[in-house]
Amino acid sequence: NDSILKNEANPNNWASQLGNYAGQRYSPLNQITTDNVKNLQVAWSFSTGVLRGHEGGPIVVGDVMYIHTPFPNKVFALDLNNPGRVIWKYESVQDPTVIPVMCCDTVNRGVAVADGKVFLAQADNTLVALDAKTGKEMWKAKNGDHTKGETLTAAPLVVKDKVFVGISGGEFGVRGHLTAYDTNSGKMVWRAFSTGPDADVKIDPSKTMMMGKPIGQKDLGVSTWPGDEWKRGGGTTWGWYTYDPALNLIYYGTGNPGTWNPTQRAVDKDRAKSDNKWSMTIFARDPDTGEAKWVYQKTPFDEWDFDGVNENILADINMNGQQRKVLVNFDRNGFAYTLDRATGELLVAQKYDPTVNWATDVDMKTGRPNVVDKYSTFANGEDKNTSAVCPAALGTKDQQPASFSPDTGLFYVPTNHICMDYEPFSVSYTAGQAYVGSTVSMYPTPNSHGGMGNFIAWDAAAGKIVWSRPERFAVWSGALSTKGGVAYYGTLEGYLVAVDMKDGKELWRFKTPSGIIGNINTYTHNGKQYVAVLSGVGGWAGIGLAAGLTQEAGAQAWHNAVHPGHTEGGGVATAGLGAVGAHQSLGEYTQLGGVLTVFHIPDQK
Ligand SMILES: O=C(O)c1cc(C(=O)O)c2c(n1)C(=O)C(=O)c1cc(C(=O)O)[nH]c1-2
Repeated sequence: NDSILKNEANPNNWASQLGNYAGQRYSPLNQITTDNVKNLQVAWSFSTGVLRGHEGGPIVVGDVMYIHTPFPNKVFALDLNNPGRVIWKYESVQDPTVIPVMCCDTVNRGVAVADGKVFLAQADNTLVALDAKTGKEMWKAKNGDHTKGETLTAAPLVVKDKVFVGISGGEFGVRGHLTAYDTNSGKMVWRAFSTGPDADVKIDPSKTMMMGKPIGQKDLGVSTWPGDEWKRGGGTTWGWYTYDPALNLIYYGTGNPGTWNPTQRAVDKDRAKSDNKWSMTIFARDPDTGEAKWVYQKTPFDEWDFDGVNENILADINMNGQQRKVLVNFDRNGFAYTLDRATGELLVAQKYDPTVNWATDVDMKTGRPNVVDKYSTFANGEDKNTSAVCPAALGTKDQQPASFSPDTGLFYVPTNHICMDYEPFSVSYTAGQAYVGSTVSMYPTPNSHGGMGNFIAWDAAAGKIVWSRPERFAVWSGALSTKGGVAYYGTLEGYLVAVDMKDGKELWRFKTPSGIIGNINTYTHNGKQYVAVLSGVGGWAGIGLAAGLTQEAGAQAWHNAVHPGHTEGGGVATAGLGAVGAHQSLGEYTQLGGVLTVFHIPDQK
């Protein structure tokens, strides 16, 4: 889209949620440096008036900043010339019965701004285009039905004259898809499903590439499932989308296959026959037609809820003396993948947390993980209770987007160090009800370096951690790297932290009003650099506070609702699909509340 390309070429803006189409979350601004970042102070702040988890971040185009909130998905256009003055406010009316079918808090990962419009994907499946000047609705499209468990949390992506949205509901047996709408009219242009026949998935087995050659076999999106389980097959698309204008390809990943109980998704005792395609898959598609150019499935036959939706960062890096156009993905399953983004060829797959134990490695010929039987939750065709699987379902990294700096050639990655016990059980499908089929409890990784989170620098050519800093809780905020040599991330306690990109040394930290699960952004206004972040604890990691699940009674009620008819294993340890137990002490450090905080270095008097 020309307006996005123009906005992102000007470093004074923060043009899109991930900073640019490549998803790098890097800024060439360099007024704030490793030397002066210690002088950073609050310039202004703004309360959104909404509690619960604030993901995503502000967009800045020219003199206007756009921010959004979790349900009911308010949008504010704020005047940077009169900081915090509300130019317009959009507030939708949504059916609150959408809230109980949102798995992981009522989050929203932000708006897209293009062609004088602001695009918002509302929780209730409404995609709306607003006039960027006035906030008036221009058109609305309906992308799903929350009575079937479908919701929206992802930030839309605009490419040329199309806006792309995914779908959430992998915990409700939703069948995932990515859908393109016309930016001018809101009319659907194409929809590509994540499971089912090739025609629905927009795969041509004679052309779509997998591991360097055409897929060959037909309709794997059907034959790798028992019966018609693919219709409840998950593979939802609630993560981030990136785009390479030169290759004309969009990239995104699909989530967990249907129920978390693997046995119900098995066609055979042999797990290798039940890939549950195309869940857990990176897709490269032509944005004009939706056709899949290549695919790569990271976790065939998932047994742990390692959704494969994390951002695919596009970077040009040096590999063995050669510049290569790669795509780098830090998957929930604990492996970081480097692929050729034109062909989908797998170049590197290495653990980005050494405590990851469910697989020893990835076979570079087949692209498949070598699963360790002990940590499998499926044995001889049956459910198996398994303990001490690392990472937990929260993943080594979840939705919190990483950053790539072209200056250092390194990736800066917010991560989790949490393990789990996993007890699968049979569950029957009812539209609109949870289809989870597993009781999970999570806890800090044993023998870890200290905390449940880690902020790391990663070399994607070598597949190695360069440096690493522990944090008390999962690092659930998106990272930012800058030309000034400073990288930023937020913590669940609410600290905004600035570190030296060279060695990870802490240079500055500030306690914002609530836990940070938003993404740090930077921009220039009137020639001066600012750093901006949304606080507001929540998301899956903070679901205990966000949904009031930290007390025994609330936690038990949650268990009864999510696991109907399954009485075992309720209470705080397993509430919030296991996340509450791990983060039980979070309330000692922070409480709910959505606030934007903007920082600067005050002028010398
Ligand atoms: O399967 C799905 O459709 C789905 C949706 C979402 C979501 O939309 O937020 C999450 C997840 N799964 C999920 O597995 C997960 O770990 C998760 C974390 C978060 C968050 O915002 O903190 N959302 C989601």
